[in-house]
Amino acid sequence: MKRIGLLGCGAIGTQIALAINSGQVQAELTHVYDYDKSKAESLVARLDKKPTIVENPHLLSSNNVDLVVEAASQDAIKNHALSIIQNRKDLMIMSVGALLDESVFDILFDACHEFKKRIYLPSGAIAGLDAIKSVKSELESVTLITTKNPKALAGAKFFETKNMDVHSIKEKTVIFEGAAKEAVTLFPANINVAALLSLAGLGSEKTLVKIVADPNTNKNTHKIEASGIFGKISIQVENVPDNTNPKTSRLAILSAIECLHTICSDDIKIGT
Ligand SMILES: NC(=O)C1=CN([C@@H]2O[C@H](COP(=O)(O)OP(=O)(O)OC[C@H]3O[C@@H](n4cnc5c(N)ncnc54)[C@H](O)[C@@H]3O)[C@@H](O)[C@H]2O)C=CC1
Ligand SMILES: O=C([O-])CC(=O)C(=O)O
Repeated sequence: MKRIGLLGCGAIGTQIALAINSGQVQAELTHVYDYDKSKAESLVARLDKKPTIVENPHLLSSNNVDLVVEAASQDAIKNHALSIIQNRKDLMIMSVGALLDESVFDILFDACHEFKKRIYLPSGAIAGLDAIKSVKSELESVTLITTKNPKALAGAKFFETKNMDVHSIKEKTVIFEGAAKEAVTLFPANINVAALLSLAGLGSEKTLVKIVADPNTNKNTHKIEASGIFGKISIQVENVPDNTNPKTSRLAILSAIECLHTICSDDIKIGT
C-alpha cells in the first residue's frame, strides 16, 4: 500500500485525507504538514488512523513516503516541489499555476527524469483535458471562460493591482481578459485550471482566459472553447463550490481523490 504525505490541510487536503481514512482510496496517510498547524491538528482529529504532523515541509519527503500530495498553494510548489522529487518521492500537484513559470516547470521536468519520479496533475475543476491533449497538434485556439461569485474571487492579487473592490461588483462583469500565464499570477487561488489547460494544449501565452464576476451565481462555471483542424470542442462545467472554501469547486476535490485512487490501485485505467 502506498504511503502518502499531505502538504496542505485545507478544503482539498481534508477531503483527500478523509477518502483515505474511509478506504475509498487504498493508501496510508502517514505524514501531514500545513504552515497553519491548527489546520493539520483539526484534520488529524477527524481521522481514525492518525498521521504524524511534521514540523516543516522537508520532513514530509525525507520520511518514508511514496507520494506527496500538494494541496496548499503555488508558493508551496515553488519552494518545496524540487526537494520532494530530489528525495525520490512522486508528487501530485493541485496548485498547477506554479508550473506556468518556465523555470519551475523545466527544473521539475528535468528532476523527474533524473530521479525517475512522476508528477501527477489531476484534471481538477474542469472536464475535457483528455480531448485537448489528444487534439494538441491540431489546435488553433483555446479560450477558458470562468465565472465565479465575487466572494469566491476576493483576496486575489488582481484587485490590489487594479485598486478595485470586489464587493462593489453588483452585476455580471468581465474583470479580466488575457493570457493564462498572467491569469494564474493575478488569481493564484482561482484559476489553476487555466494552467492545466495550457499544459495540455497551446501553452500559457496562447491559452486565453476570461474571468467573469457574477454576484447572482452560486456556481464556479468553467467553459472551454477550443477549435482547430480537428473541429471544435465546447465544454462547460457548473461546479458547486466547496462549503469551506468557495474558491474551490467540489469537482476539483473529487478529481484529486479519483487521481489518487488511480495512482494507488492496480486495476483497469479508464480514459487517456
Ligand atoms: N487544479 C485545480 O483544478 C484546482 C486547484 N486548486 C488549488 O489547490 C490548492 C489547495 O486548494 P484548497 O484546499 O481549496 O485551499 P485551502 O485554502 O482551503 O487550503 C490550503 C491549505 O494549505 C495551507 N498552505 C498554504 N500555503 C502553504 C505552504 N506554502 N506551506 C504549507 N501549507 C500551506 C493553508 O494554510 C491551508 O490550510 C490551492 O492552491 C488552490 O488554488 C483549487 C481548486 C482547483
Ligand atoms: O475550483 C475551481 O473552480 C477552480 C480553481 O479554484 C482553480 O483552478 O484554482
